[in-house]
Amino acid sequence: MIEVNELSKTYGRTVAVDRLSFQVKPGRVTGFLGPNGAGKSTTMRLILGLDTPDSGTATVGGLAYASLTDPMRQVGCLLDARAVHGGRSGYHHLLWLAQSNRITRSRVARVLELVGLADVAHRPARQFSLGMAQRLGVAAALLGDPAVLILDEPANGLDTDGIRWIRDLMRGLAREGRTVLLSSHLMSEMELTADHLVVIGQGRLLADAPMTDFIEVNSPSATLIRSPQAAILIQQLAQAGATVGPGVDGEFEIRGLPRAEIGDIAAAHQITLHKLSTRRSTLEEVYLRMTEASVEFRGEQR
Ligand SMILES: Nc1ncnc2c1ncn2[C@@H]1O[C@H](COP(=O)(O)OP(=O)(O)OP(=O)(O)O)[C@@H](O)[C@H]1O
Repeated sequence: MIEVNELSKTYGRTVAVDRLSFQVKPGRVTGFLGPNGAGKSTTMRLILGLDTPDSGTATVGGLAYASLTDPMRQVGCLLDARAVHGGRSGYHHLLWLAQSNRITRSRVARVLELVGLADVAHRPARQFSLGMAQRLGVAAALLGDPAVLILDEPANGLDTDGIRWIRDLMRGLAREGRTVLLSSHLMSEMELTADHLVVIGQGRLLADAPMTDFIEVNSPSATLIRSPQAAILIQQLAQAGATVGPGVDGEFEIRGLPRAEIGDIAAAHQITLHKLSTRRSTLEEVYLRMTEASVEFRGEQR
């Protein structure tokens, strides 16, 4: 488990992380979200002992990273896929990491297979595309077969197949009981990958909740209806306490009544329904609304 407790970090006048507390539990993928500059990478660096907090603590399995006796076997991380010596091959990059951590050559071969780089492992890393570099970074994170994984934007630069691969890999690692902390700006992908979310803005915690609760609590689902007798139905639904709003293509969006009850009311009044379906908000919709106030860099709106 990763525990972040009242963690703060300031660079000059920039408050990067501000009294941040959360836990990352084993057996699930925890998505770490926040707009550009929110403090995600800083938090990850603080957890990994690559920077010193002004106050607060970050521990892995109850210990500060610097106190871990065998860090590569306990925590795997990917912070910057390009942080590889360009003249060194993928294989040799992993080999020196392995040898300096008493990890076998066969494990190097295994992780290269796992990330799909076995055939190109002897090419110099400078010839690697961003997607290949990301795969190499994931291989390095997995080298010590660690129980905890911390990955900053691992899907960055991956093609469609690669994105799906990383999703399956992360979910599989969590299923094995590992602790997986993952940042990404790809909301649709995060929605498919993460079980739990930690959302930050301007260094502060905005949300710490299971994915389904995060979406449902922040934007309760609505029911979409379409009916040739919409006017009568809407009247009945309003009387039953529903809020009715317009939808697209002659549909109406109903809130405040469960879907089954809407169906029952229609049936009770012999109203024909051509559509009765639940409309859930997407993670992207809820996330954008929640982080609106903490977005630092904004392009022109068209
Ligand atoms: N080494 C540093 N020196 C000075 N300022 C820094 C340093 N590292 C981060 N910052 C600042 O701290 C804030 C948080 O940055 P951080 O990289 O942690 O955000 P992030 O959420 O990872 O953003 P992104 O999504 O763009 O990667 C930013 O304002 C950034 O400019």
